[in-house]
Amino acid sequence: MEEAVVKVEHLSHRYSVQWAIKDINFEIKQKGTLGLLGSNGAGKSTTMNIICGVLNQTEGEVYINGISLREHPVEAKKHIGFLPQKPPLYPDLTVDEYLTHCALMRLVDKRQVKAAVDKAKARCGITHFSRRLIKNLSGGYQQRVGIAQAIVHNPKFVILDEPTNGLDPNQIIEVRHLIKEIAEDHSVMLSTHILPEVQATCDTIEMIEKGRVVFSGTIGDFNNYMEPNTFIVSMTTPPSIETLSAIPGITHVEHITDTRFRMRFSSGQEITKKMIELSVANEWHLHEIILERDSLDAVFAQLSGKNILI
Ligand SMILES: Nc1ncnc2c1ncn2[C@@H]1O[C@H](COP(=O)(O)OP(=O)(O)OP(=O)(O)O)[C@@H](O)[C@H]1O
Repeated sequence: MEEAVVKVEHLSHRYSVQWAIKDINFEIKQKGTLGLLGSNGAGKSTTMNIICGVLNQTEGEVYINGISLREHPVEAKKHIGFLPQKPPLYPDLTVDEYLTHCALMRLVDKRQVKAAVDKAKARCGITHFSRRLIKNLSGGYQQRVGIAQAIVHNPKFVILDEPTNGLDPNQIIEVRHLIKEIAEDHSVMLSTHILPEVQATCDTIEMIEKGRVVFSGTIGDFNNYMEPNTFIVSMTTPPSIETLSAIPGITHVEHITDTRFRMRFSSGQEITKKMIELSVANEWHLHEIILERDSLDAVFAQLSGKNILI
């Protein structure tokens, strides 16, 4: 079976008396991107800081490439690349000077440093800016340099904290594209509270709220988390809105046009079958019926609203 690059087991942390995270468990496989999703204060930074070895957990274990981060931090950290929310850039260094410094800090063999820097620059599309001072790069390119420092030592696992924060829409698209490319040969974890970010870049989601995992699964699972609870129906000769509202199981009906309605139902999808039968029996001439699913935002809001006491 494929060995997980990261294993998080029963991870809990309290800063003083209050638990910031409680019993977090997940694994990250060799390739692909896991999104750590949650609203502000959910516990994302605490989780990431522990996984990066910046913060010592109160309870639980983290294994990077099978190595316990608690027992062998230096060895485990060799496999981690980290882009914090504010990239640790030196604006007065050129891209080459900075990445060379990072490679040496990351214990890359001196003879391999140039090749490692060249590879990271090529991967992040910044080779043509090798001799440019970092302060003279745009925000998007500075972020690329930040990502390059996170992969310069070719770690198995790359952590990106809110990687598109503060970028303009074009830069966001470019950086998301870059993250997808990096995930082709590294396992990536990114933290965000932005749903489209997760949709655009991640394969799986761990959503935490008030320190606990409230959802764990693929993007598809997340999309399907909420059962549809409304449908849109079009009929050539519809009955009155009162007749539609009186159908058992229907809780609300609204007009979209004279012949098109949005109908909310309480439970079960048998209701669409019933609508079709009623239409045939009463000659409403139903010609379209579409189940509607709540948006991702609604799923997020529902999961965030989970009342978890710790
Ligand atoms: N150093 C600290 N001392 C005490 N409490 C803290 C500390 N850091 C975080 N917390 C608390 O722990 C909880 C989780 O915070 P954390 O920063 O991990 O959340 P987050 O999901 O990263 O939020 P954000 O997106 O706002 O950074 C919050 O209630 C926060 O107030």
